[in-house]
Amino acid sequence: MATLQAIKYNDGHLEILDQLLLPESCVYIPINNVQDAWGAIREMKVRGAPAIAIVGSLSLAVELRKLATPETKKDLHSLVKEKLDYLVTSRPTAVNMQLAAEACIKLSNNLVDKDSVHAAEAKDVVVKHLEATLANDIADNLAIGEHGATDITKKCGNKDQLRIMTHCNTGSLATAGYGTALGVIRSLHKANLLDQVYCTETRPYNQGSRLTAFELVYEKIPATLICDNMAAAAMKQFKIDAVIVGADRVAANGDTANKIGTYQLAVLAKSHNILFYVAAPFSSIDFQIPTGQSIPIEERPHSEMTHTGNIRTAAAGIHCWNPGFDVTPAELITGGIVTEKGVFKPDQLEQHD
Ligand SMILES: CSC[C@H]1O[C@H](OP(=O)(O)O)[C@H](O)[C@@H]1O
Repeated sequence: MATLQAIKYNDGHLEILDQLLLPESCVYIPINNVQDAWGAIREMKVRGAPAIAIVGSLSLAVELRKLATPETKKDLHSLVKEKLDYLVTSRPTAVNMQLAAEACIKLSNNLVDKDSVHAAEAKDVVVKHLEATLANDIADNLAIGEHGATDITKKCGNKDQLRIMTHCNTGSLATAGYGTALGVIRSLHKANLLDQVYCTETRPYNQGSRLTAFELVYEKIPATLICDNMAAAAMKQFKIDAVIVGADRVAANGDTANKIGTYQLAVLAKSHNILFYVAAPFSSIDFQIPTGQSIPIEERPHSEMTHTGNIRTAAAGIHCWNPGFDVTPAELITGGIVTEKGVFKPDQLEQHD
């Protein structure tokens, strides 16, 4: 069965599913340039660490394909760097856009020094590199799904009806397709090893109730929606076997920044002796920072807390604190970090980079 597509890209034409309108309506909007992408990412019309990097990268490919070839490769490199540096400012916590930008800027710079490559050819090489992000992410997610399903099944004593809790949205609406943590859940379901998914609402943007529940219902994967404050009771009542979440930025030691509320799920999982997994491609791992202390945490508008749509639900004048993410220390990630290369203990990541 086809899964929902957050991103549609074909031959220089880019559209995204406006996730602010889900689940009520599915509306695709065009992304014609880097500026459009920056705005859509900032407003969270598209969100999810991998999806942010993919939409950003593809928006530059769209621009470059329409652009007359720059005079020199130095001109091309300056333009590529300027556009990618701008895209990185759209949201601070997820590292994927930063790493994608660094890789593309390095490629463009290397081409400047290659005398055998002229400006038009260099532009084509850069465009193909940017366009490859889509297929690369899907391949990563399929591998994450298989590695994660195998590891959870093994560590849960080869139980064949697993109960999994997940947080936020890490599926086809956060990636190029299939998903990371939700990709593992899809793989368990495909192997008939899944009894039930318990997905949290994930206030205040409600990625869980609006997006993850939408994906799971769409694919008829057995799931139960719970409020965030029900997590501890659900772990006890339903004897959850494992919790699996995504990541926006994993530090070199395995500390992981993810949607706000992840840290408390990890603490609760520990106290209920439940395995806690993070699922993330290496494109979400920042080896340039040693621990989670250095991860910038985005503060989102207070209106996301005080209003539902245009309807005020919190007292006017109340002060708010609305961090979009929190950091789960590596020692609480007891199941491991599920990547496209395998499942690793948090302190094993660097040796597999
Ligand atoms: C596939 S990882 C998605 C990751 O991104 C989400 O954050 P946001 O919806 O604010 O972009 C959340 O942290 C997910 O785990």
